[in-house]
Amino acid sequence: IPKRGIKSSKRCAVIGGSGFLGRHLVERLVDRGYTVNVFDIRQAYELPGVTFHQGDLCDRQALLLALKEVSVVFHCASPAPASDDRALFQRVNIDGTRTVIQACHEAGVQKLILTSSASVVFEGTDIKNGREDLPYAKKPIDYYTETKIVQEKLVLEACSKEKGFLTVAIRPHGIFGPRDPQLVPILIDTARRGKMKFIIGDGSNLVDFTYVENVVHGHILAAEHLKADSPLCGQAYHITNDEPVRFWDFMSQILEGLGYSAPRYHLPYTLVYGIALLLWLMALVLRPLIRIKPTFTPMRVALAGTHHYYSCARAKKDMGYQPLVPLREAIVRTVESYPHLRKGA
Ligand SMILES: NC(=O)C1=CN([C@@H]2O[C@H](COP(=O)(O)OP(=O)(O)OC[C@H]3O[C@@H](n4cnc5c(N)ncnc54)[C@H](O)[C@@H]3O)[C@@H](O)[C@H]2O)C=CC1
Ligand SMILES: CC(C)=CCC[C@@H](C)[C@H]1CC[C@H]2C3=C(CC[C@]12C)[C@@]1(C)CCC(=O)C[C@@H]1CC3
Repeated sequence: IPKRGIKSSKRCAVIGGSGFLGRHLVERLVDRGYTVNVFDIRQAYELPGVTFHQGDLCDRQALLLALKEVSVVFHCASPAPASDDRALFQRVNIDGTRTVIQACHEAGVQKLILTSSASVVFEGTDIKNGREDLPYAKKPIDYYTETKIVQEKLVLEACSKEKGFLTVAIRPHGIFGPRDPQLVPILIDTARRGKMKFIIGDGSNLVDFTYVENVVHGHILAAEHLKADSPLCGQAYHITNDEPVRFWDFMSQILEGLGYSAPRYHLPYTLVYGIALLLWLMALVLRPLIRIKPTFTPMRVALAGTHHYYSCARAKKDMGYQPLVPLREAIVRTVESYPHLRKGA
């Protein structure tokens, strides 16, 4: 029988706690006096006050061990979007999330905070100051996003005040910061291969990039404000830096900060998108013979060439969210954290 109510509200589990966001979240939770169980397929570090449970979130029995005596669960595990593996996304993000919900019920967990994504409403066309009531994308930009949509619906629909199980989804966008394995490494790799010379479109498109510590702050606020009588129950919240920036200015600041030249020449958006689509189709046709991973996928071109920024008014109103680290400072801290990616290093 689940024992709700007698557990410490500061005992939590972070599923995906070895990852980029997960580890920053774990570190902050420990600073705030939480006792943390990390559940992940890999153990990436050790930290006093943190107990590691290595396992696959699709394995309910393994999860149950990590959720014992836990009252709050943060679920921020996912296969990397670049893995491009449909079966894996379905298994982990959809079937696995069902298993997480079931295990939470069995273990008597009171709150589940899901890391979703603002991209669940993005279809590759402009979004300006988008609010959470935008409809889910009918044509998501990739299979990863398609499974993030189903995952978010599953978690929000599981919210039940009657059962004493409360859920909320955090939708970050473009997370960056120290130890990020994606944004800065992909950017620098592209520059080192001499492919960062062109700006797609006129370069005026605004995008949200969110410093990892602000994303963590949003998760912890959500957990601490999630109560049966609060408006957070079963809701999604955008968490961004609340400072939309030109996509190409942001990329240029990171590039120049690490000693590389910023892109200067413009290419028409439709031309680049068309080429990316063609390359993607060729890769699909050739897949049985050879596996090609193009840098310029239609999804990446859409991310680089359209407006997509989101309002966090709901998070400000319902949980008092304000970004802790402004964008300028966040970029400085990020650049300083990658000395090994500096030009010539
Ligand atoms: N990085 C970004 O810009 C954004 C990320 N998100 C979401 O934030 C969350 C965290 O992302 P990141 O930290 O960037 O990713 P990450 O790849 O660094 O971390 C994900 C973690 O999940 C673990 N994991 C994967 N499959 C698992 C399984 N079957 N069982 C247990 N653990 C498993 C991995 O080992 C890894 O440690 C994800 O849900 C992602 O969809 C949302 C919006 C933007
Ligand atoms: C805003 C947002 C959702 C960012 C998520 C991270 C990645 C999707 C980006 C990180 C580096 C970006 C990048 C490109 C596309 C989007 C990223 C992969 C390009 C491939 C776009 C086309 C180019 O000219 C090169 C870019 C390199 C960096």
